[in-house]
Amino acid sequence: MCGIVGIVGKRPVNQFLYDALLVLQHRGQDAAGIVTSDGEKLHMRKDNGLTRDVFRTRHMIQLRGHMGVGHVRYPTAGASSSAEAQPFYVNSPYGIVLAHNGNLTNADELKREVFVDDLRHINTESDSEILLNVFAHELQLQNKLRIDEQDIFRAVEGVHRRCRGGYAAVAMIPGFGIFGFRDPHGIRPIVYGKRETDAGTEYMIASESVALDTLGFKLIADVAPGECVLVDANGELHTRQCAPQPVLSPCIFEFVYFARPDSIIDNISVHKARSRMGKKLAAKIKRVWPDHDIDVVIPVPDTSRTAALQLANQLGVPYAEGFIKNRYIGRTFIMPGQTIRKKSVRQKLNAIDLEFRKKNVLLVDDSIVRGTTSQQIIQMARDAGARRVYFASAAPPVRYPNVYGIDMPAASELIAHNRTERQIERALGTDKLIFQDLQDLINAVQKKGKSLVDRFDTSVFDAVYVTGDVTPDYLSSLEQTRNDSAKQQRSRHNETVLEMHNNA
Ligand SMILES: O=P(O)(O)OC[C@H]1O[C@H](OP(=O)(O)OP(=O)(O)O)[C@H](O)[C@@H]1O
Ligand SMILES: NC(=O)CC[C@H](N)C(=O)O
Ligand SMILES: [Mg+2]
Repeated sequence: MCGIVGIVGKRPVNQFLYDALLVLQHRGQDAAGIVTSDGEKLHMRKDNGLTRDVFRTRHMIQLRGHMGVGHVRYPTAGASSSAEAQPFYVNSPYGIVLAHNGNLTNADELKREVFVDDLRHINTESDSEILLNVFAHELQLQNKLRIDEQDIFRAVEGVHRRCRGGYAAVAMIPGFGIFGFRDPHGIRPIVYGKRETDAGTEYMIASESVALDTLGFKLIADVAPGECVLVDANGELHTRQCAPQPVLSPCIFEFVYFARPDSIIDNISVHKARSRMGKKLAAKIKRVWPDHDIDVVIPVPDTSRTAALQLANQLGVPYAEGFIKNRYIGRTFIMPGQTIRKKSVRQKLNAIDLEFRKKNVLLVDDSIVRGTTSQQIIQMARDAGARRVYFASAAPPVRYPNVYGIDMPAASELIAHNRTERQIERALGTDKLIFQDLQDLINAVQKKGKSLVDRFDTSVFDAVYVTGDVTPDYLSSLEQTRNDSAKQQRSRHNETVLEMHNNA
């Protein structure tokens, strides 16, 4: 996952972009970048690292201008090299800067096309650079010296015709404006909002509404699937549907894990969705295990807290915070390799023994993916003196790769792949394991009767990929090129590639 943001302001936007990236940090911890436009020149700073480490005062003062775009990265293509940090830039036509969240499923084909037909060079392994060049080519086809919003909309139509997969993007053309667009399935989230100031209205486009809230912007709407939302340099807002048959089918894993609970995605409160997951899971426990002997419900911080609290309430069992999270360690699931992920769980979580001693504990997590967290946490609960250790997951078993922007490319790395629930239970070393049913998860997120969403992308649970183009061949080549050891090898050969001037 990645976090994206774009702002058109009435004053310098560098600090606002930085602040927005800070609240989107949970979507990507590998690299951060900002490009601003002062009407004449672009200014860029991007590098590997967290937002607070990438931008020093000397960079901030150079990020001049009243509009800009920012990105925090969690790679799903290419390598973790700083050359693949975003935003990306291409100088023709007009100069375009783009920040992308998602993953293109036809990136290889597009890369060939972009070279052979469009005569464009792609300098990295990132699919986002391809997306930018496809857009640039489609805009170039308009063949105009001065463009207007209709030209941008037509170019986005071209992107939708050519690109497959998940893409929410924010782009900027210096002196012209910023615009955000979302793939025709609306797989990745993207919202926009406005803020009134004495000097006039300012606009923000961002991955999650939490970025709007914390900067004092009011949510206007989600960018609809296929839609493009454009704010020109005068601060005028223009929107248009650019896809012939958009079908909203957002990624359900955003609600399970990725998004912040205080965000609202496609009109659904993530917090409420997670509470309902807890409720449904409690109902399942009552159904399949009416004579349970759970003494206490303990969440695995952070993300599972909301669901676990509700689950405990519904079961009528005490809730206790038995694991303390080190606030200086980030999210382990989105760390780049298994060694660091494993090590970080122990650095991140520590047990308070007295909450476990001689008790039958039910540990609750939002999901079990590679099993890195659950395996260690179950052992920690035993070491802390628990009599029995049960485990419940607010999501069903994750059995299939994600191809739309979550870095789960290899089925063989997923603990639930090719395993029954009982086999997973044994592999994790728990006394009992309970998973949410998929239909319950869907109902929990959908908020019956009121939702705009008829369908979610649930591919990691059922291998049904909403874009309909994901073949076994694609999945096996993805597994080969992006499994953990392939990624490690690639990062050892991390070459320096040509970049736009970086404010070092
Ligand atoms: O089975 P795994 O491969 O371990 O993945 C699942 C775990 O990873 C995530 O936690 P993470 O530490 O990333 O973030 P959090 O603090 O938001 O819970 C998620 O919440 C689960 O705890
Ligand atoms: N997680 C994402 O959204 C990744 C964006 C893009 N595919 C990259 O690898 O940089
Ligand atoms: Mg977690």
